[in-house]
Amino acid sequence: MEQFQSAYQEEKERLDRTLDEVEARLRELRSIPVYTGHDFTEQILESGREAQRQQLEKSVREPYFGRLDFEERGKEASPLYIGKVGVADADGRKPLIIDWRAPVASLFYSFTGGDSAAYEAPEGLIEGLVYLKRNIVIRKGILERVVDTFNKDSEGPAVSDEFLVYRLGENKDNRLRDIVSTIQAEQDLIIRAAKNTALIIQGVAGSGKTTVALHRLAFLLYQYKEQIKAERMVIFAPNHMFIDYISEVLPELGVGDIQQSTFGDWAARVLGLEEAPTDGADTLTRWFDRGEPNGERPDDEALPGRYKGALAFQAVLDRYLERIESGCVPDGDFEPWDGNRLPRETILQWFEGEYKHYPAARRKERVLARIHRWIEMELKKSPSPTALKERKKKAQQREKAYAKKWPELEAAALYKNLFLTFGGKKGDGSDGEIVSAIPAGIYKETRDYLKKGQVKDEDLAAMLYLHSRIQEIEGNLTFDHVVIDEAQDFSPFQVAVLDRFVKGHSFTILGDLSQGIHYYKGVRTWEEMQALFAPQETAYFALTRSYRSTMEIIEFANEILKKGVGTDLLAVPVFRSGEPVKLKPAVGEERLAAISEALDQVLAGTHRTVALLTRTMSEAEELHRDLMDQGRDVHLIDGDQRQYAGGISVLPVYLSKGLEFDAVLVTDVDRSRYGPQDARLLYVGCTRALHELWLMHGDQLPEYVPDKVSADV
Ligand SMILES: Nc1ncnc2c1ncn2[C@@H]1O[C@H](COP(=O)(O)OP(=O)(O)OP(=O)(O)O)[C@@H](O)[C@H]1O
Repeated sequence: MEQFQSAYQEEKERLDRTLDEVEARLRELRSIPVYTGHDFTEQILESGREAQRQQLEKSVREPYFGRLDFEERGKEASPLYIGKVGVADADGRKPLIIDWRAPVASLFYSFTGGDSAAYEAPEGLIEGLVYLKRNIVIRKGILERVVDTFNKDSEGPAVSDEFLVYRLGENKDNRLRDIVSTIQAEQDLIIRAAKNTALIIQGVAGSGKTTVALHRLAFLLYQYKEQIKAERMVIFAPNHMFIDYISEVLPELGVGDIQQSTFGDWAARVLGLEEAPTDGADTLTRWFDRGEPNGERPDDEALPGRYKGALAFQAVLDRYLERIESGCVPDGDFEPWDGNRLPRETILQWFEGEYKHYPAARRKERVLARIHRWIEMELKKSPSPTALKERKKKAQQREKAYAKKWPELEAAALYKNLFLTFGGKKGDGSDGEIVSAIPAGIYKETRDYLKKGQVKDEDLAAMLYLHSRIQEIEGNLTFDHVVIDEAQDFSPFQVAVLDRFVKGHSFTILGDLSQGIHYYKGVRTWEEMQALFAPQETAYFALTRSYRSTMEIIEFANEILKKGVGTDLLAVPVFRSGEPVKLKPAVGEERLAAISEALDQVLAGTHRTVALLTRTMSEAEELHRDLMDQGRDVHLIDGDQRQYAGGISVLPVYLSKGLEFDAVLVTDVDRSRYGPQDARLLYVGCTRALHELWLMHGDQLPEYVPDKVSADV
């Protein structure tokens, strides 16, 4: 106790000194009049001052969150204070506060006990001893908590989880938060991994994948500030509500301007489509909403999403493009007027020889422009003004007609052509042979909807591929780094296409195969993704510790994984105990009353966010109506939302992916609703809960749901 008080006192004094200094600096900066003139150099200086002002304002509220006493070999031990933003001391020589992304700060995260410690610095490996690792909670400039997670002089465990458990026990509001004060060693490795590597991360539910990806973006921007720009980084997320849910982490880490998009929105922008095709209601209903267990599992090959996401489809497109390109130059010489001709040989030589380094659309443009110039030169040789006039008129018509004979080198048109015209009747001649590599059912289905002018989400990778092959990828469309969240729902072809837009294979690809509920697309193994890159360009990490839920919830969800999904990728809980998982009958006429009662009990606690997860969308709508009729303030989430409001939400379980709630009630957990193929779906639902999980069930629990948890409530 005495030791604790002296630690508190020591930190309080240190905080007062730090705040005095930071405030003095802020006053000084504020005293400089804001520059509003037109001098460019002055403007740059002013924007630098403004950024500093904003950083210092943040520092005044929460200057740092950690302290590490480190003795570098051959030097004196000194306490390092680590914060979200670095601040230099008054003469600018020594850091008063160290940015969490600085090399030395990595020790704060990677140190897990032992007699020596080391970190990688630009000048090489720095070795030394750690004496103290201390977590410090400061809110609005007031010291609230001091917790030592390592003390060389004490007899406690090497590095304790006490502070982490305290943080995880807090209730959550409607936004994901940063975790700078408690990043774990296994997460830090990913955050600080080198830029030009395609990182593939398998992480169990709640292992911090989304959070780690966001911190990695902030790290990359700090570490490679000369090479990369925030506007050239993107995070692909599954839907708009999820983007809203994660939107505060980056600004909180002092990083703005990073693009956040769905793959569909981005693809639509690049391709110039009016709107982004998504997994339409028909797809979602087919897979999730039939109100009965998902029994349908055709062969992978027969699933359009799987086929169109495979590299085999890319190979078909390659052959198709080869054929299109070799058939670009129309048959016959070009005759601007009778008696004059430009031989096809010459045109071919331009298209396939001189301009061969350009993509096809550019080559076509160049060749046509050159033909135009050739016509102008030829016209100059006209013997009389009358002849010139006549020739000019003829040439104009014929030039236009000739250009029309070229294929339209535009992605949407080319894609349509592949299914509607190319190869004539399927299977005819050598073009038909290319087309016949596409499974007949998929070919027909696609042909039918393309005819009606529709495009589906599953076609986007192919269309983007065609686009990137025939058109130049404009500089402003390339990325310095790409994050793909929920990557188990991405196809290898989607990633291969993205790779064409990314410099140096700089990817962070995160997902959880156990949460692959979009069976009709996505990957079955991470090797499918790894195979896209050379071994030295990619690295694989597995996150097995789960930080979101209590031990009780994780153990329960692990049972579902073991029995229902048959995987050994089980989650390891942090030692945080809570309420037992509750199993409550809610069926027939009693159903609504039982759900209401459970909800009342949950709300009697301190939870801020609660979700009721139904099996289908229509059930969510119905339950939402019923609860509204009871006068409750509940929000329905139906997939079209752009914002996540928090509070009490009702949603079908398949829309809950990526989100988390203090308490979760899953309704209608019954063998007739959750079949053997739906274990993943139920797993996703259960792992959304931080502190409390209730399963409202029918007469027969699915065989993979443990029934031996405390049911008395
Ligand atoms: N090191 C950490 N310290 C504190 N909290 C953490 C840490 N890592 C993760 N968390 C918390 O765990 C929760 C889960 O994180 P996140 O949503 O990033 O996980 P995920 O792996 O993307 O989950 P899922 O796949 O289930 O959607 C969040 O509340 C996050 O703040």
